[in-house]
Amino acid sequence: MLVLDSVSKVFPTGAFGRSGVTAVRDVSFAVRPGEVVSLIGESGSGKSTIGRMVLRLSSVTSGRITFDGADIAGLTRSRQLKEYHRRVQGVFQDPFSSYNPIFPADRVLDVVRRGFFPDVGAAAWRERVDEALEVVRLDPGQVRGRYPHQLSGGQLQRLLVARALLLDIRLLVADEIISMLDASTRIDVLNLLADLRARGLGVLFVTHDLALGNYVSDTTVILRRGRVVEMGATATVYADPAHPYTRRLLASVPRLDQRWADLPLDAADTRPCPYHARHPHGGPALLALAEDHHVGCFAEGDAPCQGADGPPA
Ligand SMILES: Nc1ncnc2c1ncn2[C@@H]1O[C@H](COP(=O)(O)OP(=O)(O)OP(=O)(O)O)[C@@H](O)[C@H]1O
Repeated sequence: MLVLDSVSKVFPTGAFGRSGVTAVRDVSFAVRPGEVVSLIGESGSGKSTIGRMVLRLSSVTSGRITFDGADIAGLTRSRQLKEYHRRVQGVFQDPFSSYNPIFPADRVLDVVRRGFFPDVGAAAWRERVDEALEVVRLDPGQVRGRYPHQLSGGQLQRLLVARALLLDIRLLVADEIISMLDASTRIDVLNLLADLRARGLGVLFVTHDLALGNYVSDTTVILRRGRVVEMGATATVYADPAHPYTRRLLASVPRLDQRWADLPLDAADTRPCPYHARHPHGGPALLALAEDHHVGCFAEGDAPCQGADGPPA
């Protein structure tokens, strides 16, 4: 369904855009129908930039993003883009910023009707809306005509997902969608994602939270400074992390049975890169450790690879 093939993004900076920030480097992965792929990395690792490129809110500098085989960079006419957004939608971190406080929150659903289904009659539309609200477990009576400040963050997020469902979407980009919610509403929204997956939707779940990624996703992509350092089946990556950065991230997740003073101060792994002879540093390809487990070079950023077994092949 969605395929990223060696995608990079450089933001021009400086006078006349002569220099640039490379936010995403040679990133390749896929999202299949009914699959939740989590994109995990620290702040600034390029997660949101990837989500924005998939949503066509930001252009790709090099590489290709295809949806059902078609390069989304080729969607230049507004009609083509509108069709794409019928299938691919995003929900973001701050639900309040998606609403205009002077209008009732369910106006976001009317906007879908006006923009995409002007020929659907009022009664039929109401039925569709009720169905979508039921899927996201919202009581129509509790949200109809209510203003954003009268609804909780979780209700507003679910309303945004209902809006996406009205469009018959096939891929949802969920960018930190629960990080502003309290613990009890978080689980509701997470369970909603599980429902969507069961309905065959693909989800690109952007998060910096490993525990969440483990909870919701089938596939995990670990990003560091714009580059994929490890990816694979979530169960494999979490049980048997191969890259020192992934291990460091996993070691830093707070655990209920540990207090902060018990945590190791430095979980850094300084082993030489065992893969570097097989994985030329800087190359876009990851090394396949197994069919569902890939790892990148241990070298950090643009530093030369400190391989144990001679220069890169
Ligand atoms: N419009 C822009 N112009 C210049 N640089 C940008 C722009 N947007 C993002 N960047 C840079 O690209 C890099 C990746 O940013 P991005 O927002 O994708 O990271 P992130 O992993 O989503 O971080 P966070 O979790 O903090 O949102 C950062 O170094 C950021 O400063």
